[in-house]
Amino acid sequence: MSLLLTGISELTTNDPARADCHADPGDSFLGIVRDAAVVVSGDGTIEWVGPAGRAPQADERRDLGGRAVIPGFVDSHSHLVFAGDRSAEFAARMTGTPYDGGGIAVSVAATRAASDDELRRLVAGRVAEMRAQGTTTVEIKSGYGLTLEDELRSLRVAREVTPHTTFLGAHVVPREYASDRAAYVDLVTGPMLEAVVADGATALAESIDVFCEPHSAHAFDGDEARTVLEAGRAAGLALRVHGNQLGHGPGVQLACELGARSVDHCTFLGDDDVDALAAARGTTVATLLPGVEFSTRSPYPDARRLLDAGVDVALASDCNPGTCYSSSIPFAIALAVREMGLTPAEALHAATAVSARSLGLDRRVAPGQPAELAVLDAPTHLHLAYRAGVPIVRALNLPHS
Ligand SMILES: N=CN[C@@H](CCC(=O)O)C(=O)O
Ligand SMILES: [Zn+2]
Repeated sequence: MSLLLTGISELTTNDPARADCHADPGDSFLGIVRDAAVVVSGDGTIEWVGPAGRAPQADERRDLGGRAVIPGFVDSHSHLVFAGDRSAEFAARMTGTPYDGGGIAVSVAATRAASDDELRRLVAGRVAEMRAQGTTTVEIKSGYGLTLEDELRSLRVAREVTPHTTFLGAHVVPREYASDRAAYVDLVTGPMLEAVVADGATALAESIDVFCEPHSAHAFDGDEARTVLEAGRAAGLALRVHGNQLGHGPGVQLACELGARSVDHCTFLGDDDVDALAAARGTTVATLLPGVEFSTRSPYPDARRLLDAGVDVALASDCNPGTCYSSSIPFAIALAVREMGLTPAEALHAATAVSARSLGLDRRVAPGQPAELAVLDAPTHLHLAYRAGVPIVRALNLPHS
């Protein structure tokens, strides 16, 4: 059964070739079609995209009443598998306590103590919360287990809701290894990694990540991070890095050198980091997570400087219990526009097309692509930032979803 979606005031396709003749040259990368229609097949694949006046017949028809439709958000950085509550840590930060990664141990203890069913319930609730705000694809990291068994079960729980899972055994050095960090790096790069990729095609993770942060006593320095990433790459995983979050450090350079798909945070960058990211365009995406700067009272990264240098810039939520317990991509977009110098069009592109690329995905609204769409109770994408805090966007539920 095919479905014709009509009444679309503005369709963002992320396909510049589709931009209609009235398109603003400043946002042609969004491939906007006004007064558009989309035909979706019964299996959830897009069959046709174009102006409503030229739409073909379909078995059913749904009128969206003059709303804007965008590609569903791709949240390429989240830590949804955790139990426990760290709201007091947030409150302390609001009155000046700095973030140093130490609170991760609190979530590790609560996550280890939770049952599989409890973790499943918590993750399902967080994914539903994301969908209700327009996110249709999510990457989920492990990293609050930090034992072989707890990392594996975190990845199994994540795998039940997304194929985009990331092994983050190298989140922090757990307390029981504090006096022997090398032994923990050996565990992550040896038995843990072997178990994660044990079944080849059905590996529990598609990527490996490391919190590379010399400014935190809990996280990993450049040499340790290189060891983790090289082991992950040898095991066939794509690479992701938490880098340059708390201060200048080696994370960005390492990610670019090793061909990581993404280096995330990028809050503190030197000219050499910006140059490396620009040179790595097409391979390594700089994923900015402004909810973290909001929730840790940190300076925002200079996204304008990155875009002007030619860097691929993505936006994601980093939903996690410590630095940002917000699953809202519209919130990240509003912050990026208000605080980081992105235009509303650049922010939408960053949270869809570019974040998709960092997961190896194509997120254009085009024939043959999955119909992962979101609808706005508004006529244009500008309202995403303009109506900050108002729940105007949700994933579009189609018969197959
Ligand atoms: N920086 C490392 N990891 C998370 C925070 C984890 C936590 O504090 O629980 C982040 O992306 O900010
Ligand atoms: Zn993170």
